[in-house]
Amino acid sequence: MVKVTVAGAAGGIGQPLSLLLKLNPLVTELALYDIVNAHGVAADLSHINTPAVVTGHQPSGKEDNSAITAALKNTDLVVIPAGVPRKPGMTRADLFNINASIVRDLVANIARTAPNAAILIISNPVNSTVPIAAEVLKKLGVFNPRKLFGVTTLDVVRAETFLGGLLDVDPSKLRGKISVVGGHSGDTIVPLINYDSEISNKAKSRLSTSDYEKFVNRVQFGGDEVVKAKNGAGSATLSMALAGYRFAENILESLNGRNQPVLIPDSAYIYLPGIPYGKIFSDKHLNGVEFFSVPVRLQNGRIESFIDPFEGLVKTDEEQKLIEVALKGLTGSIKQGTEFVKGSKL
Ligand SMILES: NC(=O)C1=CN([C@@H]2O[C@H](COP(=O)(O)OP(=O)(O)OC[C@H]3O[C@@H](n4cnc5c(N)ncnc54)[C@H](O)[C@@H]3O)[C@@H](O)[C@H]2O)C=CC1
Ligand SMILES: O=C([O-])CC(=O)C(=O)O
Repeated sequence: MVKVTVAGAAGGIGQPLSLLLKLNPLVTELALYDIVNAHGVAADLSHINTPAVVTGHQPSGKEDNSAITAALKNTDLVVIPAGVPRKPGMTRADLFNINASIVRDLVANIARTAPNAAILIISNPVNSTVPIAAEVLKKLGVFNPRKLFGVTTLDVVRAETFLGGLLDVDPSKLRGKISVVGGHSGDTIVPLINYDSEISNKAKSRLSTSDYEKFVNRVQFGGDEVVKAKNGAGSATLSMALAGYRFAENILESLNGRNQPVLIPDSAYIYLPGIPYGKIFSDKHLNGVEFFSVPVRLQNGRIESFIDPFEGLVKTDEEQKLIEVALKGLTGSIKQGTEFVKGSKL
């Protein structure tokens, strides 16, 4: 029996993500929560002939907590794509003012109703919303760092797609053979493409320095590409639904006792001090940064361990420099999230 809750289920990401979750036979209950149209989306998906029972939950007003409580009760996994997306000219950080309190309040409800659930945060700015979630869980005394994940899988999906195009290989075959670490915005996003010798040699023979730099830049600013193309109608939704589902599926498979199918698993933005980790990364590089996206090995819906990027994934000086830039960029965003909760009443 696995219950999954989607908070923000009626949105651009929430709807296709909920569809994909409904198709997964491991899900027995799918609870859809949103402040609008939750019942409509639930009724629609409930007609699909798969085992998951779909329920819709929408509050009747600001003070009504019964809908979120019912959506979260006995849930194993909560996926959060609730919040506003970017418009052209905005950075992800510009979303902080609205999304910070949405994530804070949703996570406070999770802490009270489903403290053992795994939590996947999609809402931007991920670099700050995950520290917000961690701080809320800490304040309410139920923080389990092994169960809190910032969803950065879209960066991995983009890296696979863009590199596949450049190297003329099927991008789906790159899964596990390249990775993305760091954060989820601009130069905090760091693709690592040199640990698999076959891919690395191919990239070295096919890509000029400028091709490589353009590839890195496209992965780092892939989100802007979509925001620009949608021209005011939001940001990535369909590719994000796929990416969010891919990570949720990793969790579901691990709950079912199955291992991830690749040697280097997908990354997620996590609270590093909560999990025993590689000495090289901690001693030489982190410099006080506590949240970073790294490949995570999952077991029973939680992080069993993570892969220290400096133990075999980072292979070139360029990649090492990109990580240093990412670490600098993350410090302020993490602090902003943490401070926000310190000043909040829960
Ligand atoms: N982590 C990542 O890689 C990515 C993150 N995103 C982020 O995901 C978020 C959602 O994006 P879209 O689905 O395109 O936006 P959207 O506006 O289409 O959908 C958001 C949904 O959240 C709901 N919502 C708002 N406040 C809520 C609350 N308090 N409780 C429950 N639901 C609430 C809205 O009613 C709406 O249905 C944005 O913050 C966006 O920046 C988008 C793409 C990639
Ligand atoms: O760019 C945005 O605002 C949405 C996002 O996080 C992405 O597409 O990577």
